[in-house]
Amino acid sequence: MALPQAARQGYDDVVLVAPVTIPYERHSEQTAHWWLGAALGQLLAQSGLKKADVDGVCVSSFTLGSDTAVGVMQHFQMSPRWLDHIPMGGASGVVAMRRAARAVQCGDASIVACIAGDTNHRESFKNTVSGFSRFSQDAVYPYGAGGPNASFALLTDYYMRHYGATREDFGKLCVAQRDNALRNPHALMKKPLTLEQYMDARVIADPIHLFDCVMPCAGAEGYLVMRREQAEALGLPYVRIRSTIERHNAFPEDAVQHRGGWAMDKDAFYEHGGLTPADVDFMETYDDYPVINVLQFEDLGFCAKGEGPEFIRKNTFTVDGSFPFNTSGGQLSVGQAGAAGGYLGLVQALRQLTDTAGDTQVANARIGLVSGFGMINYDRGICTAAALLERGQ
Ligand SMILES: CC(=O)SCCNC(=O)CCNC(=O)[C@H](O)C(C)(C)COP(=O)(O)OP(=O)(O)OC[C@H]1O[C@@H](n2cnc3c(N)ncnc32)[C@H](O)[C@@H]1OP(=O)(O)O
Repeated sequence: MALPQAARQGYDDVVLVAPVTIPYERHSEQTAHWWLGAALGQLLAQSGLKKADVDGVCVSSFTLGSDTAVGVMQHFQMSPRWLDHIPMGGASGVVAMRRAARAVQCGDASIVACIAGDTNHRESFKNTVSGFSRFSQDAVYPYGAGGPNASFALLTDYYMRHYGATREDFGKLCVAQRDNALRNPHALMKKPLTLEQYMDARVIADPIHLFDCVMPCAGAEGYLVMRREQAEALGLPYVRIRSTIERHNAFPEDAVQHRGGWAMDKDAFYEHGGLTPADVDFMETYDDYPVINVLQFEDLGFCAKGEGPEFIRKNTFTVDGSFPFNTSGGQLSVGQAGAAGGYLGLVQALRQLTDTAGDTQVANARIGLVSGFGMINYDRGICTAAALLERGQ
């Protein structure tokens, strides 16, 4: 019998402010430290705070080499009283927020800078993949596994066979995201994408073709966590946290991944927030491949398992259409700046909920859902997370 769980507390008056993005570059000779430092600098500029005011820092990066968040603090000449390093890839944005929010709520820190950034030298991504984990080195590389594209080809193929999704369904999502990206000056992909171009693209790992894949790049994202009174004193628009979840290594018995940890936690997630999927005005998912978007629609309750293809056919997913989705263009059209890809959706949601999303602004957005998915251990993704966020004022 499962042990009883303590009731989860709300996040009270802990709020999120100052979404920042350091414009992405396809390749960069700068270090990850430089990208993270640029994000911190932008957070200070946007909030009017001094570096010494920030007494907590949370860092995510894949390309720090042998450094961790600890080494980064020496580079930044900071002495925070609270420090965390979240190595959870696509789930890092939401998980960092959860950790930082509790630290602020408990008084262990007053202002936490959550930053994620990665560089992209010519060989960076290859190096990250080659030493990724013990599991990959022992269990899949000896059999010739070639990295995430091959793993997600397996997941995509399984999903298509079992649930009747077509390439056109996935293409519709990628085309909609590109439409959204054309409104976002930070997106690296600046040309429109048609369904025909999507269908005709070169094969990467069948059934995955070029526009099903993210493009590795360099970049950084960040936001601040503080108390509401502090945000008000600084004159910063803020966002409230209604509910969050995280889960690791869910459903290990599934031979091929067709659901993520969100499915285990969905009911508690909405109950804790006092909300339902119908209350959500826009959704920002972790979109390393379009099939993962579909798992998030299903596992977070927007349609039943297997009804993802029908859900895609019914909606437009554009900023001003039905079910506004990945409104920045997502990683598929903005680029994947390593661990910053795990922050992209959260930072964009903060823009939406503080009316600073520019041309990507969703009209009357009040509640946003952000979901994360990280650490593809070469047969499946291990970490999942999600947050329900609400406009502050
Ligand atoms: C949990 C997770 O997030 S798992 C996912 C982790 N991330 C990944 O695995 C990265 C996936 N992406 C890739 O592996 C690569 O981008 C690939 C294999 C799809 C393409 O790589 P390559 O074939 O080496 O292409 P290359 O980098 O040489 O670029 C060639 C052209 O394609 C374009 N291109 C490269 N990748 C992409 C992409 N993913 N989408 C669209 N265009 C792309 C480039 O801009 C370039 O165009 P240009 O010549 O006009 O500048």
